[in-house]
Amino acid sequence: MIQITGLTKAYRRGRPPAVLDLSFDARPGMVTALLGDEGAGKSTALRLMVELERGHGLTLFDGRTYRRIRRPEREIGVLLSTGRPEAGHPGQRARAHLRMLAGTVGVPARRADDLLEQTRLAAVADHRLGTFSPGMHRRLALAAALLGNPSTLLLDAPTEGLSPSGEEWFRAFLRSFALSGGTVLTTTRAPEEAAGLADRVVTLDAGRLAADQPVVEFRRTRLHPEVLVRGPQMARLADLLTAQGGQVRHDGGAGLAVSGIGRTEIGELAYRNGILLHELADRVVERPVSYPSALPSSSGRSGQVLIRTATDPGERPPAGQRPVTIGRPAGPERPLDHRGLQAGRWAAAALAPNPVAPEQGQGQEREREREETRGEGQGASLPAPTPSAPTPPTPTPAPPAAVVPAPSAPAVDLTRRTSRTPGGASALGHPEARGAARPARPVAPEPAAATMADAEQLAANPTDAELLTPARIRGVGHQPAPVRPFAGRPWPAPADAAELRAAEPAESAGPAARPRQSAEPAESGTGTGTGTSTGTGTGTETAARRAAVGDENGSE
Ligand SMILES: Nc1ncnc2c1ncn2[C@@H]1O[C@H](COP(=O)(O)OP(=O)(O)OP(=O)(O)O)[C@@H](O)[C@H]1O
Repeated sequence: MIQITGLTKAYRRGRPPAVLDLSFDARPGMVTALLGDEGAGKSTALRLMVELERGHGLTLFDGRTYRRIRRPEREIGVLLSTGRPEAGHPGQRARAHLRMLAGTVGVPARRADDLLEQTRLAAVADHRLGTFSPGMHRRLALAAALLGNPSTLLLDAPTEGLSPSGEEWFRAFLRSFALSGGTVLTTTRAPEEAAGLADRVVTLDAGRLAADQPVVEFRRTRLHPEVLVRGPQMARLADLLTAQGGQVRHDGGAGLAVSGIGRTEIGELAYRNGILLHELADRVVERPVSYPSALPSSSGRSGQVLIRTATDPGERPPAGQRPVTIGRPAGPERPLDHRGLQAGRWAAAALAPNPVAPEQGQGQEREREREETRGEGQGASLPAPTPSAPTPPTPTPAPPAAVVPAPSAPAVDLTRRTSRTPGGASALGHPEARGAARPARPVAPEPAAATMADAEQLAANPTDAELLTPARIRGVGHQPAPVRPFAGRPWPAPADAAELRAAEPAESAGPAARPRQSAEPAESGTGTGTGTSTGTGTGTETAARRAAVGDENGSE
């Protein structure tokens, strides 16, 4: 699994960055294509991932940065585009070259011979590299990347120089590599190639993430089939085709690009009207990305960000996860920056209605009412929930009396670190947050569910939105978890905790747990249970919670 978060690289001050806030995932068992025109930033992104380039952002390979991997050549096969086709010294023979590399990787020389077979270079294994074609060099470079038997491949323009049969072989090879559970991230400039190679297509446009789509969606929304026709009488043919309902546009000198009418029909029409054709061929062209629709619906973000839908005081996080509550009191709105937009999209995707969540409908109902209340009572200018997320009908709607006017911005909870974020996520580094004296955990008692409105608030609030960028996200990937609403069992309130314990069968409570029940009020802050590092309560309440968790886990 490769998790790329917020990669950014600017080569020169005052010039547009080569890569800007690029985030996506490449998952195991899948081929992910990074698609972009020349200069879109694909190679730069790959170099940033393997830390050959200095920049911002974070790339994790199965939870570790490249530098942290002890033997990266055994885990990650890297094929970078150097601008030169040669894979080695022109005077060296392919077999000797690969055996030498096998020695540096620490695998037996036999492996080099196997890979020469696999990459269909066995017949030329004893030829000097100076006699190799660009395609052969590329295959040899791929063999070198595979020497350590890696589970992840990072390939920059691997098909450059390959013949059509070489491309076919390469496609089959990548497919089998992914099928065996490997992770592949490959770059390409050709949309058709991306569609043929990949399961997921991430489009880069001038260094930015333009779209992140499953290949089926990519084909449907971005690839446009048309027929290319060439000949000396194209003006006449264009009139005939338009009369038949086709869309026609000029394509170069004597060429027409036709859509809406098939190749066979065009050929027949030309034949019936005595029009000579020099070329008649199907082709696929790329449609420009329609911002921002390609992003939220299909973001490939992994589930590193766990967003809670409620922050009831009695709620506790799932075992082993430590939540960080982000959010800050509503303040003056700021203009969106790119980070805000990006983070907002992620949050929107993560907060989209989840049919699995049982209280989703009621949560949205409450949220809408809460928004109304806020709008009336505080004049806040949060956008209304979008019509794209309709509330499912609920047989027993939540009573209005349950609605509590929100005193501050809704809380979105990221299950990450807590120990260094006593003032909520805004304390993670924003200059304003650092300067402001904030009470600890200002949003902990927030009662309502987070919804699309929260996401939009997040997007409109760069202070919070910045928190989702890599420089501030530490430990991403160490606790992989799918994006899902918080579904932990409510943390019993102090009063309920005693009842809960009383109701528990005697054998379910650990022997060491029972003495704590009586000691609860006196032992403030001494309990340690899984997931208790949030420390949102104080004094007796905290002790009671910790005792309750300790009892449940039987850990004390
Ligand atoms: N070493 C460098 N110094 C300055 N600018 C650079 C450097 N390397 C790349 N760039 C610039 O960064 C941008 C992205 O380049 P990059 O090579 O990453 O694009 P690419 O998508 O890989 O293109 P291609 O498909 O042609 O390989 C380009 O504008 C390029 O000019």
